[in-house]
Amino acid sequence: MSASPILITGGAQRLGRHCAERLIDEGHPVIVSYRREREALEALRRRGVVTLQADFDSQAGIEDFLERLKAETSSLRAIVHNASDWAPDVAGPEAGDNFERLFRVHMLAPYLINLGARELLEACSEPMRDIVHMTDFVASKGSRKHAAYAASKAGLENLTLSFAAMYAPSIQVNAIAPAMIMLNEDDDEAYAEKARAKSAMGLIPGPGVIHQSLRYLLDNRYVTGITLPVDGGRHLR
Ligand SMILES: NC(=O)C1=CN([C@@H]2O[C@H](COP(=O)(O)OP(=O)(O)OC[C@H]3O[C@@H](n4cnc5c(N)ncnc54)[C@H](OP(=O)(O)O)[C@@H]3O)[C@@H](O)[C@H]2O)C=CC1
Ligand SMILES: Nc1nc2c(c(=O)[nH]1)N=C([C@H](O)[C@@H](O)CO)CN2
Repeated sequence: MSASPILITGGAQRLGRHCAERLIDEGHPVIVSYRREREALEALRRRGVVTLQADFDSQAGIEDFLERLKAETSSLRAIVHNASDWAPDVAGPEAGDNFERLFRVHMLAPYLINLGARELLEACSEPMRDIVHMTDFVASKGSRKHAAYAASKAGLENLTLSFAAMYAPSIQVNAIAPAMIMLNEDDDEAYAEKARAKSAMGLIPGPGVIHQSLRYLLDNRYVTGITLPVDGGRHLR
């Protein structure tokens, strides 16, 4: 019986892509969702990753993705809800649209996909099945400039508790709450210095620590309903 694939949403770049590549190295079949085509997807396809286009900005887009996912596979070993938009708050008439869009990508998409893909996880013949929500340290702290983003991640963190209770014991549901893991292209050294100083560990670790955390959750059959902080001790500063 061939292994069931692991779905990573937003897996075309950065943390999601890194985890997809590591999971392929570890022998898992992988499906990634992406919004925009790019060269990195060709590299993933050459390694056998199945790529499905998805735009979670609308409920219709989420439901369309779910239908194409069900047409692609009859089972799933795990779902990693990684797709995310780190959009800052906007002032004026766009504020509400921005909030609603972040609610859709960070809460509605995981909610509808968890409900709609439950049958795929239950069909997995392997001993363990997992859902992992990528949240954020700021879900527990708030953010002056990303209040809508932080609130939507807090909602995703709460969905972890509900789905863990609903889906036990056959499916484990957990979250990973990173702080600064990797810089963005336009971040300069001054920004990096400030970012490093925010955590007790004083470093920007790169995506390997997220793969390690995902590996821990995938391999542990006695952990569900938790949020695993991966933040270098941000809460200690
Ligand atoms: N990087 C970090 O330091 C931190 C990351 N995190 C969390 O970890 C996860 C991974 O972070 P990172 O790799 O930086 O994420 P990215 O910012 O690179 O986003 C990942 C992917 O999400 C996709 N995406 C964004 N909006 C939508 C949408 N509306 N519909 C479908 N796909 C969408 C993008 O697709 P496309 O590019 O094709 O448009 C993008 O490739 C995220 O959930 C993030 O919030 C939390 C704290 C720190
Ligand atoms: N979808 C994303 N979410 C977040 C990102 C990102 O690049 N994409 N980056 C961060 C920052 O690293 C932040 O943790 C710095 O304090 C947060 N979320």
